[in-house]
Formats: sequence, C-alpha cells, structure tokens
Amino acid sequence: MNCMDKGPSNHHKERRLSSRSNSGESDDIIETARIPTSTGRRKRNTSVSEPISVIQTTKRAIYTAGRPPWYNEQGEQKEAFIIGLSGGSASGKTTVAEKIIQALDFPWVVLLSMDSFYKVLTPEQHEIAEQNEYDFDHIDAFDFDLCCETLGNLKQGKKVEIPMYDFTTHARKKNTKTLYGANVVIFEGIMSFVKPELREILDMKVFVDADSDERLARRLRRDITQRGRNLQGVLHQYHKFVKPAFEQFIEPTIQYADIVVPRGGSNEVAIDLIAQHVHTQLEIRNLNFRSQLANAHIGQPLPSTLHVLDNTPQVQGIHTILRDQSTSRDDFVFYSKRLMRLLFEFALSFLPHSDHKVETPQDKVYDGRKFSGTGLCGMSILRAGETMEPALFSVTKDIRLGKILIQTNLETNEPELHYIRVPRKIHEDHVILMDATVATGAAAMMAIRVLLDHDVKEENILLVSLLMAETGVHSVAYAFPRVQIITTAVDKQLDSNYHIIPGLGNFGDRYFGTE
Ligand SMILES: Nc1ncnc2c1ncn2[C@@H]1O[C@H](COP(=O)(O)OP(=O)(O)O)[C@@H](O)[C@H]1O
Ligand SMILES: Nc1ccn([C@@H]2O[C@H](COP(=O)(O)O)[C@@H](O)[C@H]2O)c(=O)n1
Repeated sequence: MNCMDKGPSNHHKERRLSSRSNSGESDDIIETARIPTSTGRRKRNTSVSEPISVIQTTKRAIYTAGRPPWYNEQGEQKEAFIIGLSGGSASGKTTVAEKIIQALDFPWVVLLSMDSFYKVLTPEQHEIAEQNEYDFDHIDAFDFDLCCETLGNLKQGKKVEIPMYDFTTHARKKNTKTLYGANVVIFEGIMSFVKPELREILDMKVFVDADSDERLARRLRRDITQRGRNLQGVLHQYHKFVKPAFEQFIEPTIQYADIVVPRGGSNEVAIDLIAQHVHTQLEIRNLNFRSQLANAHIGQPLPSTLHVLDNTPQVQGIHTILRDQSTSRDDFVFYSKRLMRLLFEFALSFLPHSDHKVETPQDKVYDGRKFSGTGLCGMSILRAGETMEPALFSVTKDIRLGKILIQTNLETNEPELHYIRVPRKIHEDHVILMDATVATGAAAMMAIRVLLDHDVKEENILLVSLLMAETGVHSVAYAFPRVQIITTAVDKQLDSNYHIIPGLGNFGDRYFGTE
C-alpha cells in the first residue's frame, strides 16, 4: 500500500485476498493514497488531482479503503455531497479545494476539475490554440452536457469515467480515469456556476476571490512552468480572452455563491467553516447498518424471488456432513463442492432462455432451449465466495469473473468495501453473485449496490449462496426486489453475533482450515 494509506484497520476480520484473476484481463493494479496530510502542494497538470482519494484508478481494480454503506436499508443511495468552487483563473480554486480536503481529513473525497470537460478541438482549432488565439474562456469551449451527466452520476454514486486533460497539448489524454464511490466531490472550474443545470447539482457553492493582479502574476508563473507557455503568449491570451471572460461570465456568478472566500488558500477560517459544514452533512447521513438489518423484517413471509434447491435426501445428506462440527476439512471441501455444483445447475435455470430448435443425428427436429442473455459474469464476494468459483467454472463455459472484498468492521459491525475488480462491460450481462453464506445480508447488499453502481440491471442479478438466514433473504429482497435469490437452505435465526443458527460455522475458516 502507498505510504499515505493507513490501510485496513486491525479491527477487521482477516480475510485472504487472492491475486488470481480469472477475468482474462491483466491483474496489474494501482493503489491510490488517502488524503495527503502534508501541507506541501502538489503540482497539478491533469484534470483529476492524484492521488487524493482511494477511489480513483486508471486500471480495472479499484481500492476503496473500507468504505461503509453509502445507501440505506432500502438499498437507496445516499447522494454524494458536491461542493462547487468557482472563481477566476489562478484565483486559487485548486489550492482551496486541496485545503478543504486536508481539513476534512476524511476518505472518499475526490477533486474533479472542469478542465476535464474542455471540448475536443478540431485540427484547425488546435492550430489556432497553438498560437494562443483560441478562446478557452468562452462557455462554448466546454462540454456542459458531459460535465452535468458525469457530475450527476457521481452524485448518484455511479462509477464514472473522467477524461484527463493536458494543457500542454490542449487535448484529452488517451486514458480516462475511473472514479467510484465518492462521499464528497469537490468540483472546481471557472464556469462552475454559469449554467443553472450545473448549479443544481452543487450542494454548496464557494466562490474563490483574488485580486486580479495577483491572479495574473500566478497565472504567468504557472502557465510558463507547468503548462508549457511563454510570457508573451500568456499575456496575449490573458488580455484577449481571460480578463474579458472573467468580467462577462465568471464574476457575475458570485451572486450564486453560498460562501465567498477572499484570499483563497490563505483563508484558514473559511476553509475550516466549509469543512465543518461538510462534516455535519455527512454525520446526518450516517447509518448503523448491520444491526438495523438484523431486526428489520422479523415475521415477514419469504419473498417470491427466493428459490431454494429441493431438499432431496442427497442434498440433506450433504448438509448433514457440512453442518457436523466433527467433519474433517477434506470432507468439508469435498461435500461443499458437490453442493455448489448442484446449486449452480439449479441457479442457471433462472437465467433467460428462449426456444431453440436443433436437428438430431437422426435428422429429426428437437425443440430445445437456449440461454438468451447477452453474456454471463460471475462476481465472488471475498473470501468465502471465491470458494465457489471452481464449481461455477465446471458448469459454465466462457464465464468472466470479478471480485469484491467486503470486510466486517468489528467495532461498528458494519460491512466495509475494500476492493472491486469488475469484468469489462458487466452492465450488459447477467451476473451470478456468489457468497458461501448470507447472514444479515449486509455484505450481499453492498455487493449488489456495487453492481448497480456499475449499471448492471437489478433483474439481471442472481445472488447465489449455499446457506442463508431468513434475515439476509429479507434484507436483500426488501432492498432489491428484482434480484433472484438462490440457495440450498434457509435457516431461521441469527445469534447476537449475527451468526446463522443452526448454521455450519464460519464457512471460510472451515474451507481454508484457518479456524
Ligand atoms: N494563496 C496563495 N499564495 C501563493 N500562491 C498561490 C496561492 N494560491 C494559489 N497559488 C498559486 O497560484 C497558482 C494557481 O493556483 P490554483 O489553486 O491552481 O488556481 P486555480 O485552480 O483557481 O486556477 C498555483 O501555481 C498556486 O500554487
Ligand atoms: N488548452 C487550454 C485550456 C484552458 N486554458 C486556460 O485555463 C484556464 C482555466 O483553468 P484554471 O486552472 O486557471 O482555472 C482558462 O482561463 C483558460 O484560459 C488554456 O490556457 N489552455
């Protein structure tokens, strides 16, 4: 882990994180750091500051540093809190944003710059830009539609792809940056308050004010040292475009600000006030999730989306072995694998199928059925869900796999999201979500919420588990009524530690021999 990252606390149940990837994609990952705590300022030359939070990456693996639930027991998102920062060029917007992040001292905060949404230039426009004759300070220079859509999705907790802007080439970089899981987004840009549809997304609007001479002096220094410009070019661009645009578009938007911050990043009092307000907003949204779930649905009938494998003598026999505390680890692994294969064969029947005729070797027509979905993915909830992957492979061909690491914080009893690796284009597919056991349903709900945030359709999710508690079934079905829940048995109770009763013990410990 990066040295800035405090890493998961030792209050967590330890779980093994496998480096094996079945997705067929490269397993290289970026670990990004938490909020920087030093006062030293980093140079910014891209449109998403990095590394600010643990929720941004350019690769397929996303580390989220133990994010607690960001949704309520109905599975609904708690919206991210969006702070908009406006002000003239080089007024100190980025500096203020970074100071707010330091003052917040809170993870899952991301800084997003409006530079990301500069329109892509035509070759002719690019040539003009090279001569400092392109007007980057006009509202038409920005793609407001993409900006609103992206910021709106981020507010809704969705995963988004952010274009990366390079001031030295006046162009977007080839790679985008993935952002997922922000609780607070700081959005800064000269035109942040210009459009009403953008203002509407902002929960708090801050205008950073600085003397115009100071702005020019800072811009000269910055553009020459960081943006590949020369003195003459910067002065020309400033007088022709930047100064008039400030007067025409930016300065008038001060009227929309909730707070005006004179002296920018030097204004510690204003920064502390902003941080305090955000803290209050986040506290209002906090939940003690797992204990709420455990008591939420006592006595309710089981939902129609629950499908339990027939309790044949064969299934009951396997359960008897698995639940027996004296069963050896070898037998536990062997019989759980048998049960998993039966479970997956059963689960596959809940995927969409359509009529499909084939000709038999006798030249006769057979009226058959065929999987009619676009594709199939498996997602395992680490670590116990990972034990189910070989059984899934044994009954499905060409399935792509992803993983989610969720741990229980033993102090708060809340599930916390640490790691996600999602197969490409998962939103088009049916997804088999695997966990060996489901007790309160808190981890399963978090995993489902992650899938929804990646645009998987709720009705395309199958939660497949060897053993569930009634509470877990109810929690999942109440929050996500279109998810199919498929298991081999449902036990009635949870004990005070949220363990399934009678249950089969800690599945992962028994399977991996880590008791
Ligand atoms: N209070 C300040 N004192 C001195 N330099 C500053 C101050 N605030 C910002 N700067 C410098 O001015 C330049 C522009 O600041 P920045 O925060 O990037 O402005 P903006 O995001 O509004 O363009 C940067 O090089 C930054 O280091
Ligand atoms: N290719 C570009 C794009 C934008 N600019 C200037 O950037 C300013 C906005 O960024 P701040 O960090 O200063 O807020 C804006 O005034 C544009 O003139 C540019 O020079 N080249």
